[in-house]
Amino acid sequence: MSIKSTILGFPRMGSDRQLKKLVEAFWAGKATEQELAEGSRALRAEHWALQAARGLTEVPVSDFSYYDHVLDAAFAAGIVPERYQQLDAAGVQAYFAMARGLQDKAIGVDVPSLEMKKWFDTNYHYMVPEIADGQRFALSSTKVVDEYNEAKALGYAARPVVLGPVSLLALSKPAKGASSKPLDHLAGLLPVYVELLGKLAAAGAEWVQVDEPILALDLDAAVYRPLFEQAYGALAQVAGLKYLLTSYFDRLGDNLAWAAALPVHGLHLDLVRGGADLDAALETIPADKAISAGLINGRNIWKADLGKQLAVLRRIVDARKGAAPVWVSSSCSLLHSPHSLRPEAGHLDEETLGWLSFAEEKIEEVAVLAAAVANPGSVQAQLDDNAAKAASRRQSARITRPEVQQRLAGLDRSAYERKAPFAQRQAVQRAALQLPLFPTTTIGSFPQTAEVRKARAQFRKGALGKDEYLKFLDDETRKCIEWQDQAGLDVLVHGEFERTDMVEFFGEHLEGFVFTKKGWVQSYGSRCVKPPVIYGDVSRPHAMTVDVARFAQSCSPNKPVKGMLTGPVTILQWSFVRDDQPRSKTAGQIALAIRDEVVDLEAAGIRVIQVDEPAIREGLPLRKADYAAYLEWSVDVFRLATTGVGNATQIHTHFCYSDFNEIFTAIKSLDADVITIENSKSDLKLLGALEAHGYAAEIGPGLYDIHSPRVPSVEEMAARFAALQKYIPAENLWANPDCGLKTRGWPEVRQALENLVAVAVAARRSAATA
Ligand code: MET
Ligand SMILES: [Zn+2]
Repeated sequence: MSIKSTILGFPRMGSDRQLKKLVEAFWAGKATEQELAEGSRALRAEHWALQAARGLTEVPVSDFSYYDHVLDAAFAAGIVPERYQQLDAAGVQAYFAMARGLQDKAIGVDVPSLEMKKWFDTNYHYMVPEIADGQRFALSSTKVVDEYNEAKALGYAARPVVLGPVSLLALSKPAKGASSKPLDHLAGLLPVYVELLGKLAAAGAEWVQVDEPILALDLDAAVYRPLFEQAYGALAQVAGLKYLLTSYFDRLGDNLAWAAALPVHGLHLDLVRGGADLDAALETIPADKAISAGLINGRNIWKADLGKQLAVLRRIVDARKGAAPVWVSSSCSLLHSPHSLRPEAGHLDEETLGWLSFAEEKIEEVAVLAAAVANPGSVQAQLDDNAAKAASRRQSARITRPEVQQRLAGLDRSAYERKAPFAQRQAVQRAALQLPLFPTTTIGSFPQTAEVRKARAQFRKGALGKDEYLKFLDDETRKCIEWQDQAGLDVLVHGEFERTDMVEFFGEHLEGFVFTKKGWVQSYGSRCVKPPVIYGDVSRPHAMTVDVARFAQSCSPNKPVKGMLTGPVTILQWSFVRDDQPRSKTAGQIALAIRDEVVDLEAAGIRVIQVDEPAIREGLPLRKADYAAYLEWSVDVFRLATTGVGNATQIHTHFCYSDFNEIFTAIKSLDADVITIENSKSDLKLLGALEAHGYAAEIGPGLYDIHSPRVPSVEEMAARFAALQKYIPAENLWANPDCGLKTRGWPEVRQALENLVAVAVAARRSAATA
């Protein structure tokens, strides 16, 4: 029997982040549009070649993107908001302006980017399209067709990937002032899809993968079923194409029954996260429809248990009795996996290497599974090797630390409580800290300049000695603190120059983590992160930030400097986490390590300590039925990390990247003294939550977006600040940016923060005269 082997998508960046370098060179004016296009084409060709070489019988195309696939889909459908229309609307300038904003005095353009949002519960971010009343749609890009032709010309069996029309609209938001909802516009959008798919059919495509990831969410069938029927009814009119309808990241659940009846030719099942669907799927999916079995986890880095997955695959194959094709695939796109394990040989030890599988290796796993069914016995050696590696991991003595397990198990409730309620703490902290009304602060990081990166790289290579490097960091910190002091900021930060990344830094100091050399995954646009791998019980062998914090505070005799830590949920969420114990338990172990650090910082004289939890929202399960359990343990571990201090120590936390309204109640129960929270990009959506739920502690909603190089004016931030004062009592309101400043340059940071201080100073003045 022949069985197709494929994946839903491949990482875009390249083995050495070539795409990042290309795109950034283009932005900097150092590469032409032509060079960007050519470099990208070469990268795609390389990626298809390696997929074919490792045994895939069909490769996905148009999973590639310069920036983001949702932006691509919107752009292709002509969903370009008014403010970008002054640019060449079909060109790359408008595309990148939507992605990252554009401030160019020479051409008189100053436009912010689209809003950025987490892609489901991953650490990838997409750009949120805006749909206006009377929105017009027009096929504006042939990217999908071009890339299909490219792959076809190279001789690959290629399957174009498009974001489905219902998900595209469901992931969009109404343009400012619009009274219609994006989904109201489905009928207008569908002709664009029909036209595009017609072109694909004409180019010779057979199967098209239509991603409708919203099918993994709780959907009201009365609303969504008709929309899907309308959409796929229209797509079915395109002669000659077959559609593989995909969703991933969770079970289809209730949506399965009607999704299986849509006029498509195959359904993809995420059998890693949605395995609960399988029985129902085998009963419900009509016998003439293909099943794409997502058996290899696209989101984690552990080797698959091939024996177990093979049993699942055999069950599907047997149940289908050869009526319709069964494919072996990844659970979701491999966008969320690092590229290849090859650079790790010689970097990671042999034992650990044997436990891991990145995108290239996952492709081999897919191919092995397919071969094991198509040609039993042909891959016995690979299956045996897989089983041996799994056994090595189960038995390794490096994984378990009994003292950590016991400490976590032995805690009582007092380990999760501050010593007094907020109101009492606030009074003590006010007396101790003596901050002005509307205190100003930043979120932690300052520009990671070329100089900072160079010094770090040289230190890592051994070209710069440890003492010299530490001296360099001290100098940067001192300059940064002096600048903040002069600029009139009230609560200072050390700038985080010693950190590449807010999770990596802590992982490097903790036991139970390993680091890859090139295990990059795309976070947004050209930005990649290299998540640590948590393989064993976590513990803190020594203090991690105390020296730096003590030094930083010594540079600022009069103003408090914040100790800066990353919270347990975020460390968990932005790492590749072991899959052999519940995530909550791993998070509890990290919380204990952070708790010890918080207590040590306090003992070193640090009076304000920020524990960042930007990822707390993204960890929320996709299905509402699973929310409560997650929120309970994630609030618990944050409290475990932060409640070891006395009442005078002010605990801050910080959130960004998401809409927090849904979890606002949980945020309140974190019991932090101050929260700083991203706000400026989502048009003060936060205010709705404040109005609905109230907020008794101190809060600093971000006054400007830090993802874009544009400098916010005093007027712009003052207007936001004034709006906030209607909802937050003046004595609880802070002024700060949306997030850390490490991706920005100093010139824009200086101007933006001076403007921000001016806003707070003016507000203090008006409060004094009111
Ligand atoms: C993504 S949240 C970042 C918080 C961190 N303290 C910083 O300022 O960079
Ligand atoms: Zn942030």
